[in-house]
Amino acid sequence: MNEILLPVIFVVLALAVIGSVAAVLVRGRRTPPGLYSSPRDPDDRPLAGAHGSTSTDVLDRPDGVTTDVLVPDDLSGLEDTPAGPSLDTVDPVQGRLARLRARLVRSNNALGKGLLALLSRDRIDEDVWDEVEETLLMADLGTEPTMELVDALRERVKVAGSRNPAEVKDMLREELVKLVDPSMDRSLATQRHADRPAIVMVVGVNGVGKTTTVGKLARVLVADDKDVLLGAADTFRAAAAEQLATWGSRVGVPTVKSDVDGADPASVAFEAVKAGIDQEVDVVLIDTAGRLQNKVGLMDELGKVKRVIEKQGTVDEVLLVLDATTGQNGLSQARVFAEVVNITGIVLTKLDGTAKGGIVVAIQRSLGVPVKLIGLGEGADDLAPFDAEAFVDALLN
Ligand SMILES: Nc1nc2c(ncn2[C@@H]2O[C@H](COP(=O)(O)OP(=O)(O)OP(=O)(O)O)[C@@H](O)[C@H]2O)c(=O)[nH]1
Repeated sequence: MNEILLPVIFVVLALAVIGSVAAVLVRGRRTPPGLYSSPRDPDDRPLAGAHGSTSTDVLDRPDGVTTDVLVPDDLSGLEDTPAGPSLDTVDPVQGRLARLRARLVRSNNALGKGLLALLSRDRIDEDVWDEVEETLLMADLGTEPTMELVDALRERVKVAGSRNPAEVKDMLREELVKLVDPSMDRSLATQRHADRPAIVMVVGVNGVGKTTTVGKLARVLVADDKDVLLGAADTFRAAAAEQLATWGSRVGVPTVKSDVDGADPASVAFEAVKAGIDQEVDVVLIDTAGRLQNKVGLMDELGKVKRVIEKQGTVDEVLLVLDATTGQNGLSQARVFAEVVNITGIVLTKLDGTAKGGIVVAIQRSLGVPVKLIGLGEGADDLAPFDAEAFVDALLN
C-alpha cells in the first residue's frame, strides 16, 4: 500500500511547491499601482521616498475625461487604501544651470573656445574678424546680433589697444551678456490667484519635448512646494496622456486626461482647469498637441483650447517649447505659434545636443519673448531656469 501512496504523496507535494514558487514570481512582476509599466525616459530613476507617501485612484467622468485623484497622506493608512508608490526626490532647482553646465560646455565648445582662440591671436586683422563673424553665424546667433557683436568688440579692442586675452575675454563676455539681455523678466507666472490656480499652457510642434517639459516643470514646481495639476490636452497622440500621467504620478501630481482617443482637447483643458479650481491647487499645467502639417487646423485647435480655458480664468503663461537642434527652422515655427497664442516665454530644449547656443539670442530677438527655461538632457531634472550671465559663462569657460 505504502509503495503506491508514497510516490503519489511525493508528486502532490512537488506540484504544490512548484505552484507556490510560480505564484510568488508572477506577483513579484506586477507593476505597482499608479506606475506606468514601460517608462519612456531612458533616464527614469527608481522611485525614492520624498514629499510624503501618496496613492492614486482614477475617477471616471461621463465624457471619458478622467482624473488621477490624489489621495492625501493622512488617508493612506486607512483600511482598504492601497499602498501608494513612494515618490521621486526632485533635485534642487537653485543652481541647476551651474550643475548642468558641463553639458552646455561640451556641446557649445566650438563657440566659446573658437571665439576666444581667435581673439587671442597676436594680430586681430580683418580675416580674424571675418572668422569671428562666421563662428557666431554658425552658432545660429543670427545676422543682426552677429554684426552688432562684431562691431562692438572691434571698437572696444581698438579703443583699448589691448590684445591681453583676459581683457578681450571680459569684453566678449560683456557683449554676449548684453545680447542675451539680462534685463528680460524670466520669472514664471505660477503664483496662485485669490480664487483660482495659475494656468500655464505649453505649446509647440510634436517631438520638441513638450510632454517631457510639462513633466519636468511639474517637478520644478513641486520642489518649490506648489500643488500642481496636469491637463493632458494632447489628445492627438494616444500615448501622450499616459506619459504625462506617469510624470505626474512620480511626484504625486494628479493628471486630468481623456480615455477616449482623439477627444476634444479643449474639453480636457476645461476639465483640468475646473479640477484645479475645485481642488484648490496652485498651478494647472496644460500639455497640448502640435501638428504643424495642417497649420489652419493647429491654429483653430490651439485658439479654441485657450478660449475655452479662459471661460474660467485667463491663461497666465503660454510657454512655447522649441528644439534647439532645429536651429532657424525653430524660428519659423515660433512665428506660427505667436500668430495664434500670445507667447509669454520660451523653453529651449535639447541644448545639450547642439553647438548652436546662439539660437537663444535669435529667438528672443525675433519674438521679443524671453527664454525662461532650458532643457539640458533627458533626465527628469535636466530642466533649468535660464540665466543670461550663467549661460554666457558656461559658453566661455
Ligand atoms: N537630449 C535631450 N532630449 C530631450 C530634452 N527634452 C526632451 N527630450 C527628448 O525629446 C523626445 C521628445 O519629447 P516629447 O516630450 O515626447 O515631445 P513632444 O513635443 O511632447 O512630442 P508629441 O507628444 O509627439 O507632440 C524625448 O525622447 C525626450 O526625452 C532635452 O533637453 N535634451
